[in-house]
Amino acid sequence: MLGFNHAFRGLLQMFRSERNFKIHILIFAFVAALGIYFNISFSDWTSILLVSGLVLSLEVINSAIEKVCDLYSTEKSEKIKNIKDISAGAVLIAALFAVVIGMMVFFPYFE
Ligand SMILES: Nc1ncnc2c1ncn2[C@@H]1O[C@H](COP(=O)(O)OP(=O)(O)OP(=O)(O)O)[C@@H](O)[C@H]1O
Repeated sequence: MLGFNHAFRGLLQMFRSERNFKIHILIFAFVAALGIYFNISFSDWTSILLVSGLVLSLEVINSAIEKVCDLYSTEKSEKIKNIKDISAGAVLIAALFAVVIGMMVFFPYFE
């Protein structure tokens, strides 16, 4: 159970200090509220929860990579820029897929 404690502490730290993580949590809360409002199907919930979990966990990994970079050096560096940009790219890919899946799921409910 101690492992969970550390993990929850990490998430709390993410919530307190990472603006993007808070924004993604807010978007997830809004999408979940829409899902409840439209009473979306079980398979629609599966798609939404899977892609939301992917975006949120990649956001956490991205922040961890940024912190490792900053630990190594906070000086301006082309290599650190590349690492951070690539890591942010992973979040962007998941977020773009999340938008597409969100539209596919909710489009029929708006018709
Ligand atoms: N040491 C550095 N040298 C050069 N460029 C950097 C450096 N640190 C950050 N950057 C640039 O600034 C961007 C944002 O990095 P930062 O560590 O501030 O993350 P952030 O504010 O949490 O943003 P995000 O979560 O959107 O990546 C990086 O993607 C990179 O392009």
